[in-house]
Amino acid sequence: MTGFSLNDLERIISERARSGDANSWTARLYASGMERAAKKLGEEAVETVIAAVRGDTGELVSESADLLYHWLVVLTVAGVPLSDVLQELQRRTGQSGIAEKASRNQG
Ligand SMILES: N=c1c2ncn([C@@H]3O[C@H](COP(=O)(O)OP(=O)(O)OP(=O)(O)O)[C@@H](O)[C@H]3O)c2ncn1[C@@H]1O[C@H](COP(=O)(O)O)[C@@H](O)[C@H]1O
Repeated sequence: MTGFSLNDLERIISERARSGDANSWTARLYASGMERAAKKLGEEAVETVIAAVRGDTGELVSESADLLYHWLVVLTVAGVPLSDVLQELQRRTGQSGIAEKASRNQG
């Protein structure tokens, strides 16, 4: 169990992206723009899929971390806060609750 959250990572990315630090991967990726950031996200998604299909759980953890990091970089480049995505997920939870009730009533 860890107290580290995606909110923490979003804050780190936001700070590093605007740091202008030449040694920062985040700053360099942010400066290179959406096309490059989105390409990296796609690569990490494919690498995560390969690890999952191979059943390599160690690699799956590592690639999932890369995937979530690059996904948050893409959100940052797009100017979309993580909270917007979490709100959408929360909205869907409410909707699925309604859908479940409807299907129970039909059954
Ligand atoms: N979580 C990450 C993280 N995950 C992956 N990466 C970097 O993502 C890069 C891409 O991984 P690849 O294996 O595809 O790398 P590559 O082959 O060197 O890249 P390409 O040549 O293919 O473009 C690597 O350089 C990794 O270090 C990350 N870089 C940073 N973070 C977080 O961001 C913080 C700030 O990092 P800096 O911006 O580097 O200071 C760190 O403390 C971490 O919390």
